[in-house]
Amino acid sequence: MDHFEYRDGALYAEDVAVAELAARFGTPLYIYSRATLERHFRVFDAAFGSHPHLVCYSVKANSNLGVLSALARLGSGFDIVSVGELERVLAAGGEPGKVVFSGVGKREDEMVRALDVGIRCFNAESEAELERLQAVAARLGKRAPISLRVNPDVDAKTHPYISTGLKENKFGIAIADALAVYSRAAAMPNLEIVGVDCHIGSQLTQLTPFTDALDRLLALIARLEAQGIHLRHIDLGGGIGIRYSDETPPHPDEYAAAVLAKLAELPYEICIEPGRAIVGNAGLLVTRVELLKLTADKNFVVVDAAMNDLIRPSLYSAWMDIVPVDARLERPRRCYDVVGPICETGDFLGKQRTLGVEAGDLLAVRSAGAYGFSMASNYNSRPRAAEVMVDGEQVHLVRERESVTSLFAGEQRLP
Ligand SMILES: Cc1ncc(COP(=O)(O)O)c(C=O)c1O
Ligand SMILES: N[C@@H](CCCC[NH3+])C(=O)O
Repeated sequence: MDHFEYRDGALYAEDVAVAELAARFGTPLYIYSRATLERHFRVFDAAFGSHPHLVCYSVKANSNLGVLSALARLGSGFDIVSVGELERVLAAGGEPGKVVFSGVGKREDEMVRALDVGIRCFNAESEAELERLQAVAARLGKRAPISLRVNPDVDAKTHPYISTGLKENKFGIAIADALAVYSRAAAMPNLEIVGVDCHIGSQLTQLTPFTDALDRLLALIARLEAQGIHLRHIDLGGGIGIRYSDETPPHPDEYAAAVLAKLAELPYEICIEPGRAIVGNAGLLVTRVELLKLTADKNFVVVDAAMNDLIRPSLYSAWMDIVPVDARLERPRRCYDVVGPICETGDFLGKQRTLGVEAGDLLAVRSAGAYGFSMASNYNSRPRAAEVMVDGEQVHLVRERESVTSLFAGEQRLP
């Protein structure tokens, strides 16, 4: 459920007409709903009830300061993968003590900054990383809190590009090697083992891969305990899917119930790192139809948003719903590919969509809150879109549209 609904045929974002926002801020435009965002966070937070837990929103899904600050106010933790994301979280008012740091290639300067501000945990993905972190922490006279990101080798049953928990993926430490690596970490004086972590993929629509992964983590934890290595938390990563068309992903309540059933009375705090499930359906991308191109073989709607604004359809062949902003307009309906102006055959937002549109009309791509703006680029020297957050009748411009000249601000002509 989201707060983007039709009222008398006109699409609204909470209490504001989408057409009004497009007129005021131009297109392409990302529109977020604060009510949806906050509701999604609260549903996750409430699902774990009184069991100790921390929801660490995965910043990569949407790192806008408006989004981060709204979540920080609700007490969210954050899953980051770079010092850039860390600085965003801090600027948004997030608590460093609720930050977990994932990623296979953390640089030394990133480790230094994270240790300085006192993050909650480094999710370490290799022995080489542990050695580097040990050296950095020793130099600073600190102890770095760590979890090992283990790779439980379960099939997440999602798109191969967004599946991360298989042996052949670059992520994590093979679960068969985890005991040995934990023992080595335990012997490093400037590391403090606090947990275990996994993340098996994104846009998961079934529960079983999560529960299979948890079973494997619990078996590992039992062996660690037997060796005198005690953990405080289990981080299950993110990955719960959303409904783009007819998917039926597990509800956070079902997910939490399945996790808590396995933990029974075990004392571990649960961390989760949802990104898409919190912000995906809290956002729309609005675009204007530039022109129609009708040919003998195919019809195209050429819009002013492109793969640089929203790359998911091009990159993963992801299907995202495209709807008219004004459903009252009477237009001839045709089957179209909805494409952008970029010079790539892969530049499309949707293929074979039956739409009634004319030049100048507005379309909205639904469920674009996650991995939309955060994956946007300036390809073809296109400025990135503006982002607005709607809150009831209020509208906050949470990021201005880039100016064309700002795109080459740091560049130099040769003498
Ligand atoms: C380590 C880690 N945690 C959390 C996430 C968030 O995933 P999702 O947006 O699917 O919940 C990702 C991205 O897949 C990730 O790589
Ligand atoms: N960017 C991907 C998800 C990958 C998540 C990163 N681990 C998507 O849009 O579906």
